[in-house]
Amino acid sequence: MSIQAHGVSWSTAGRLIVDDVSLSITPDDTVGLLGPNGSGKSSLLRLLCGLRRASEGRITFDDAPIEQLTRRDVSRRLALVEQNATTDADVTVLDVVRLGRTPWRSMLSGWREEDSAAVEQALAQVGMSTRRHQSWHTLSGGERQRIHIARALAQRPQELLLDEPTNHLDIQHQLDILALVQRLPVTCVMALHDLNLAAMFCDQLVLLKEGRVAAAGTPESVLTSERILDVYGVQTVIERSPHHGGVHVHYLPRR
Ligand SMILES: Nc1ncnc2c1ncn2[C@@H]1O[C@H](COP(=O)(O)OP(=O)(O)OP(=O)(O)O)[C@@H](O)[C@H]1O
Repeated sequence: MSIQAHGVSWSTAGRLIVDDVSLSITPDDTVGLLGPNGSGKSSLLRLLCGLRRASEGRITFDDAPIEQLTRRDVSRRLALVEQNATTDADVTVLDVVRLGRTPWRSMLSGWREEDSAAVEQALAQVGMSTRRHQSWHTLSGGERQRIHIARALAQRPQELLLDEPTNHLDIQHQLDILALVQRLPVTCVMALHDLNLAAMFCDQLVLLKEGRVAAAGTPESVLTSERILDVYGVQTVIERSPHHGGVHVHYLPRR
């Protein structure tokens, strides 16, 4: 297994936010983390990458406890794209994407050919090669999101954690980014709100409710009408799409 959480809980300010979560992420799988606002998706992502320490339970990478890995080990294998990450510095697109190479550089090594190749490939993967010299502050919200993803891809991680990567993106770019993530030979865990996009692009889903895992498994097994009613309080009809063959959720208006 790539990343595993074993009975992980996290509390803050006297509140239990992540409650006894166990997960096993298979290498190269694309895993969607679903759940209502405040259900603990971002908190769990931060626990999985070691930015937060679990109050109980443990996180392992290839069976090694995360505490046994150095910060550099973790940053070489894992990239995180958080929601609304921003910077006040006066930087260009290229400066931001080049930051993705930081874990691979040392005090002694200069900028290498392979660093440039990784940056160029990442810019091309998100369709932003022509914007390399644009100032970060002048980018739109969706363009910033794509550059953050490029920064993570330039890192060439084994594991990619994305917190709502389709936020701010128009539908074409949502589809492009999710298709890219699905194609990449990396393990990906991403928090998503759109159940239909999650079903289309994820191998596995983990549905959180109040910090606990309400269901985990294939999109077909997780996305049932009963469960969506229980977790989101929304009436739905679930069908297999005649167009892409995956699960499709129809939302019914409240009566
Ligand atoms: N540092 C903190 N201090 C206090 N409360 C926190 C802290 N971090 C998270 N929380 C609370 O924990 C709960 C879960 O937050 P989290 O951001 O993990 O949810 P989420 O599922 O990612 O939500 P959303 O879909 O709205 O992004 C929320 O009620 C939030 O207010």
